[in-house]
Amino acid sequence: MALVEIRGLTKRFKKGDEVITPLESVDLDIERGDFVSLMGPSGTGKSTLLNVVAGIDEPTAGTITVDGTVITGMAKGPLADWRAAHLGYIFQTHNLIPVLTAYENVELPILLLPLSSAERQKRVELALEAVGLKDRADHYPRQLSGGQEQRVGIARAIVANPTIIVADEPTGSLDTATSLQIKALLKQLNEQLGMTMLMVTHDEQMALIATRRLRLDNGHIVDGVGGHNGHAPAVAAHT
Ligand SMILES: Nc1ncnc2c1ncn2[C@@H]1O[C@H](COP(=O)(O)OP(=O)(O)OP(=O)(O)O)[C@@H](O)[C@H]1O
Repeated sequence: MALVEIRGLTKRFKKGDEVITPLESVDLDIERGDFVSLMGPSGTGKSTLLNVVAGIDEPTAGTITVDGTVITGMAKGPLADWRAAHLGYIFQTHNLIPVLTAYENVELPILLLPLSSAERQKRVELALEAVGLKDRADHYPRQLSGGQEQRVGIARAIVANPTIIVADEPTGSLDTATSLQIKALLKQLNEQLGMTMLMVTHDEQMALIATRRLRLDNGHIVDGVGGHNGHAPAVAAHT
């Protein structure tokens, strides 16, 4: 069984009289340790797919199973608990809380988890270390560069040691040099810490760090490049 199994995923939106179906019966498997990039024209439903996988948006039809747990149709409370323990989200803009330090921003998502304060401290320190910012723990977002802020956002996404990390254009608002650093960091998290990732990007160069490259067009995943963990060639559909 794949780590993430998406079956018959359909998402429909109504805009006045118009019905938009960005996702139409999408099937996809993501294996543990995969780094999947998702590209495609603007407005095709990439963010919608990410948000449904993240349990933020409800699909119109279909199921998503993550590590054996069916998250579609879950009640709000249990779904929030599931997200806190299993899902890391990297946003295009870091969304840090300005009045909290880097340390406190990273700690925020695990305050919901049943951890001792010593364990919590250990996890925050490890996450800040993984993104190379242990020495900036006491800095506020305004005292950090754009790239450092995004690193804190990444530390926040990995602090719970989630089952899967989703990233929506993680370098979309960074300059070229900073994008390269974030690109290297994400690759390292996948290769060295084995983190499973699903990343939406418009940047071909960014997509190249993925072990599996997919495109979304007209409601369907139309092609795949690479294979699970970079091995055998794979198509986008479930295998
Ligand atoms: N909450 C919503 N209500 C109505 N329509 C929506 C909603 N969210 C998304 N859409 C529509 O669904 C379609 C897909 O949107 P989505 O943001 O997923 O595309 P995208 O591929 O991520 O685009 P981009 O590359 O520009 O970020 C768009 O036509 C969008 O307008």
